Order: sequence, then structure tokens, then C-alpha cells
Amino acid sequence: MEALERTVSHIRDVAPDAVIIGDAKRGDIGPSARAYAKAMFGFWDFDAVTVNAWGGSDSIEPFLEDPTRGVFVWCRGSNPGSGDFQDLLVDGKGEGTPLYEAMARACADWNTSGNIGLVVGATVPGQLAAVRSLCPDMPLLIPGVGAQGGELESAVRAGCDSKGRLALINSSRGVIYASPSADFASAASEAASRLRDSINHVLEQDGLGWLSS
Ligand SMILES: O=c1ccn([C@@H]2O[C@H](COP(=O)(O)O)[C@@H](O)[C@H]2O)c(=O)[nH]1
Repeated sequence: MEALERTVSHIRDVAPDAVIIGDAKRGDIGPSARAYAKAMFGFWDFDAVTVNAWGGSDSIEPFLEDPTRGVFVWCRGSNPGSGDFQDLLVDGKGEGTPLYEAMARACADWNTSGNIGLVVGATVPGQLAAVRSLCPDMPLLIPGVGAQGGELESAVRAGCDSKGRLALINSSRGVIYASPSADFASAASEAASRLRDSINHVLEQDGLGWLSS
């Protein structure tokens, strides 16, 4: 907790415009969700959080109330077992919709304040592309490149919107464990810069780079 507190405070000091996402994946009944939302936004002051919406609309509603805070709903995981349930075909809007697509559609309906995003893994570019086409204007938080082996290029192409934006591609262990030695801090910084440059390289190739657009 102390390390988290110091990390958040350091980011606020050195990069006041950075968006800090609390990856807590909260998911509970409404009254408990309300307490969690108060903790995540009121105490920790995160700009956005991740939630697990298995409990349905009332389980995420308290997180959505403040339109200045973002809520990333876990939609299609990057881990090998995430398809066990999330790819199951359910009867929803159109027969045989995979559950993760039903989740994406529900989130689009709940997104009346424009503060919902979705978490979709880089390891499943097909599902990532499907979610992007269902939710063309939603931010996507995309874990799974780096240690989990997801391919960066397809994550950028499948995950970005039509302008090459709205994808937050995350690598955690690939950055924080870039070096086991005393140079861990500079190695982490270099790994993060390399990832940024690789993302930008794909965008440039597609004419969607920060400089070319
Ligand atoms: O489907 C998901 C949802 C969340 N995560 C989280 O992202 C990071 C990824 O870490 P790496 O070290 O880059 O693999 C991790 O904290 C997970 O909790 C995810 O990987 N997949």
C-alpha cells in the first residue's frame, strides 16, 4: 500500500497529465461496489479503474457516476482460460453471440456518460478486432504483449480506432522486470520507450502516426 501510494504520488509529481488506471478489477454487489468506487476514486484518486462486470449493471453503476473518471470493463481476457466462459455462445442480440461480445454490447448501452472502456487481450487479435468493430469509439485497454507473448503489430492494428488512437497497450513484467540488476530503473525506462516507439512505428506505417496525422 505504501509503495502504491508513493508510486501514485510520484507520477502526479513528474507527469501530472498522465492517466493513472487502478487495475483492481473490482466486481461486487451494488452497496459493496459503491464502497469500492469511493476507495478507488475518493481515496486513491485514480483517473480510471478496471472492473469485472460479472455481477451485471448494478455492480458497475457506482463506478460510472462520476463522468470525469473512467471505467474499464474486463471483456475478453488475454489469459489461456479466459475463453472458457467469455467465448461461450449465448442467446442475446442475435443467436449465438459470444459472451464477450454480449459484454461489449451491454457496455456500449451503459455508456451514457462516455466513460466506459473495455479490457481485451492482445493475445486474441480476432476477438480484439470484433470488439473494436462493435465499439468503434471506445477506449480499449489491451494487456498481453511482452511476457504473455501477444503480437504487438496485430494488437495495434486490431485495437486502435480508425484514426489509430484509443488503444492503451500495456506491458507490465516486460517493463518492470526488464533487468534483474542494479540498472533496473533505466532498463525499465528503455523497455517502456521501446514499446512506445514500436507502437508508433506501426501507426506511422499505416499513415496514422502522431506526426503524420
Ligand atoms: O485479460 C487480462 C486482464 C488483465 N490483465 C492484467 O494486465 C497485466 C499484464 O501484465 P504482463 O506482465 O504484461 O503480462 C497484469 O497485471 C494482469 O493483471 C491481463 O494480463 N489480462
